[in-house]
Amino acid sequence: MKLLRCGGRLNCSQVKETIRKLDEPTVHKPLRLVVAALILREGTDGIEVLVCQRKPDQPMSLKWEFPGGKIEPGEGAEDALARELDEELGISAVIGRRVAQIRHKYRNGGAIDLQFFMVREFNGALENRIFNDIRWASLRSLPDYDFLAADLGLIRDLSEGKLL
Ligand SMILES: Nc1nc2c([nH]c(=O)n2[C@H]2C[C@H](O)[C@@H](COP(=O)(O)OP(=O)(O)OP(=O)(O)O)O2)c(=O)[nH]1
Repeated sequence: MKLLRCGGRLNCSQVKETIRKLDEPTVHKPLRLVVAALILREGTDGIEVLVCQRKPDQPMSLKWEFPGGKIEPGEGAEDALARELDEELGISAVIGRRVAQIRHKYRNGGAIDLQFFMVREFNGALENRIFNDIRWASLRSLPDYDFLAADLGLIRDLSEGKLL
């Protein structure tokens, strides 16, 4: 172990403080890998995207998000998203290109890595299986929805026509 001498750049109390901080247990929540879909269609007011509202009894209740969820161990991102879209909306989706990747730290200390993929084609009739509500929203109307914090940069870019 390297000895820290009080005559150097740190004084004795600073050294003690450093050691105390190193001794404190830090709680590390694992990074959650999440995938979500921008399901697009041509609407009367330009391109529309499917937005979904979380249930009242879920964490971050009634916030809006894009359909998707966590990648399971050993699963690829596209496969995970296809599985989630089948579970949540009953569709068999063709997963297109990845349009954004965002790292976000929520205030509870949990960090997520979010990847967004475009979906322009799917088979099956859309069915709301888990959400409070689902809606087709025009890109310019997206800022009117109360989205999860991690999504806000993407919402701004989409609504300003910067991404699609
Ligand atoms: N599906 C989706 N999740 C998002 C978005 N933005 C965002 O921060 N998330 C977060 C919310 C959740 O913490 C996590 C997705 O996890 P999940 O869908 O499997 O499960 P969950 O909401 O019940 O969340 P959790 O309590 O299990 O962490 O990613 C988004 O646009 N779509």
